[in-house]
Amino acid sequence: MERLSHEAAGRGRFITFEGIDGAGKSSQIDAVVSLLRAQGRVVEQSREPGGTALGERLRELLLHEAMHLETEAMLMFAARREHLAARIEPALAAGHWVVCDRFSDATFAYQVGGRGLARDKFEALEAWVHPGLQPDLTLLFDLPPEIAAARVAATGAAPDRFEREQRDFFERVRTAYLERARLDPARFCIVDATRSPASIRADIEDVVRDRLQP
Ligand SMILES: Nc1ncnc2c1ncn2[C@@H]1O[C@H](COP(=O)(O)OP(=O)(O)OP(=O)(O)O)[C@@H](O)[C@H]1O
Ligand SMILES: Cc1cn([C@H]2C[C@H](O)[C@@H](COP(=O)(O)O)O2)c(=O)[nH]c1=O
Repeated sequence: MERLSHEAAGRGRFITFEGIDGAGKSSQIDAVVSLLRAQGRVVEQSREPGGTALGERLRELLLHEAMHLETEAMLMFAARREHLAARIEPALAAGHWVVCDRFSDATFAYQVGGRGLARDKFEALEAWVHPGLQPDLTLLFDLPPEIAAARVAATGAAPDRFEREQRDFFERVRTAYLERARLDPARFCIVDATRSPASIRADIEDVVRDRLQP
């Protein structure tokens, strides 16, 4: 209870999970959320694109409809704007923690790195939609695209527009993620996602404890 009143007096923490499709993020997010809740935190769990009713409708379009690259980038940020206004900013202001599956690093990796969106256009959108706001901690699940692709194929689910991309696309996305992490080492933690789920879980619980506890 002492911890909750401390957070109610201040801003919450914002944790994001990133990585190429099939990296294993989603499998670990529930565990981190459960850990934080067990510690008495109030936690909002969400995802991008999505997280609001409108954002989920945009997600359907983004994952399944062919579109121009710049339309894709702007729709990612439109969904994000709604998500920030409706959920992320109010939660952080109330002292709650937000744990989100992807945020703007994904736009840098997929649209800039993967598809070739001009960096200045990405930077303009980022500065417009969330000036001065970045996650407190970003866990980047890093692994070779061929391992990730085998995991996605093994699920047997129909692949979406991004999951149907070829290996060279995911090589570029991975390289862009690693570049973004190099630019902000205080925020990023690179997780070796080739390891077993149990070993990854133990590591990320340590990182959350060490980097974000008051
Ligand atoms: N460490 C791991 N080792 C082996 N398989 C894993 C590991 N982590 C997750 N998987 C399996 O790989 C598949 C993809 O995992 P998951 O959905 O968590 O990835 P993701 O990063 O969230 O992918 P996406 O971004 O496409 O949703 C699942 O079938 C999951 O069970
Ligand atoms: C936020 C965001 C996402 N994407 C891509 C990355 C994934 O392929 C899908 C989201 O699905 P998942 O459940 O996380 O696998 O969207 C993107 O290209 N750009 C973005 O900004």
